[in-house]
Amino acid sequence: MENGAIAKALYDKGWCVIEHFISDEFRLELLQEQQEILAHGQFRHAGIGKGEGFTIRPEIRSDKVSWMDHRLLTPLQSKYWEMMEALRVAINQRCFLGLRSYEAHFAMYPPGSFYLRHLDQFQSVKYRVVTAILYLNDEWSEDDGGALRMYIPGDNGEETSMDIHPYGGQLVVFLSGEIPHEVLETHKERISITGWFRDVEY
Ligand SMILES: O=C(O)CCC(=O)C(=O)O
Ligand SMILES: [Fe+2]
Repeated sequence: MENGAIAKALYDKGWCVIEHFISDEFRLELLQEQQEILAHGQFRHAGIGKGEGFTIRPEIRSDKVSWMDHRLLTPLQSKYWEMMEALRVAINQRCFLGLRSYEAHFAMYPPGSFYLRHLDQFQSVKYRVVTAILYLNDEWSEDDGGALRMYIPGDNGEETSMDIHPYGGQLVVFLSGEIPHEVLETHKERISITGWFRDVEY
């Protein structure tokens, strides 16, 4: 799927799933790098909120994350960052969302972990406009749990839920302020890069 088609889907329905967004070779390289960072103890318990509102709440989310620093990217991270930059430009052309920057972290959900229903725009973080999640998992089956459950708002005020399994190489894009979602309990280590396009500069 081309970036233009992703932007169109986002404009038309607010979300989009893209299988094989990256090659399997690139996925494996990113996964390996993520596992090296993990082995060096550079993952932290993820929290919620921003600034003084930041708290670690394992009863709400129990993944671990490692933020990427846009000034200190590895060559592999730069390559992915550039893909996201191209997607950002395509989304702006179609959707006029005024996306100006991108932030991202590696995430690791150990077996038994989850992230309860939430919106990616919280009170103090209104600048996240579009969420883009890339899964890096080697093999995944529905029995492994860990689905991303999206709640799609309908015209009649009702919502329909949709489960996306975190297949390696797959990208999920959605409007951060409009699609509530959760990560169901995973039974296997679940690995991803979660990023947000923002309407503010770095
Ligand atoms: O990994 C996923 O599928 C979703 C993660 C998520 O919702 C988040 O980090 O805000
Ligand atoms: Fe989220």
